[in-house]
Amino acid sequence: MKRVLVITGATGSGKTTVSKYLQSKHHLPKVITHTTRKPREGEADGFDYYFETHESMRKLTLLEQVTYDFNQYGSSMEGLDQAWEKADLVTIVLDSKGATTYKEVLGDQAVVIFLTVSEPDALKERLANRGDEKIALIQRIKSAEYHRDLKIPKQLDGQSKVIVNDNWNQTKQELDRIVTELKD
Ligand SMILES: Nc1nc2c(ncn2[C@@H]2O[C@H](COP(=O)(O)OP(=O)(O)O)[C@@H](O)[C@H]2O)c(=O)[nH]1
Ligand SMILES: Nc1ncnc2c1ncn2[C@@H]1O[C@H](COP(=O)(O)OP(=O)(O)O)[C@@H](O)[C@H]1O
Repeated sequence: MKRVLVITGATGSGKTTVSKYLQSKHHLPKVITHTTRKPREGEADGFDYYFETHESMRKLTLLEQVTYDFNQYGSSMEGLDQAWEKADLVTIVLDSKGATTYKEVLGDQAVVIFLTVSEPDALKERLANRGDEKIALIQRIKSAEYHRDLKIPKQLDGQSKVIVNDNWNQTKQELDRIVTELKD
């Protein structure tokens, strides 16, 4: 069965780190999504995201689309199919609203991993260490979406694999276990 590992959680919880690990260690292709957010230093178009204008975003046919911290993000069925052409198990990084939509639309084909940390204040520190611009960081932490994604949505509770990403070595072991289970 073709499946997609949906990585979700608050900003700073480790979604990108987990997605990169799954790509490098387990060779899981990543579904590239679209955003109107400006690229951060080191991010590349067509690799981290397809960076769009509001106008180009409007022309896309998307499976789901959200506003997160005043920017638009969206993913297409075409993107998912392209990744599935490469492998039966692929990953996508989504906010919790998108993760809920994927679970609703794809059912058992969507396996959701909800990332959290035991001390939410640690996230601010991680974002500062990541090198986020101070103003962008303050705005992000104030956003309703950031606060919403600190907690698992009701619809995903009991339907997701929750990883408390306090310790990276432990997280890697949990990820290895999940991938092995899904590939068996
Ligand atoms: N629903 C949805 N969320 C997305 C999509 N692409 C990215 N996101 C989420 O949008 C949020 C903001 O992403 P980003 O600005 O890269 O910030 P980050 O969380 O700090 O990496 C994160 O929760 C991403 O997982 C998408 O296509 N659909
Ligand atoms: N378990 C961990 N312990 C400490 N720092 C971590 C851990 N996991 C990720 N990080 C760091 O936290 C920052 C935010 O992680 P990132 O993957 O970019 O989060 P997200 O994509 O969810 O916003 C990055 O600098 C990353 O290296």
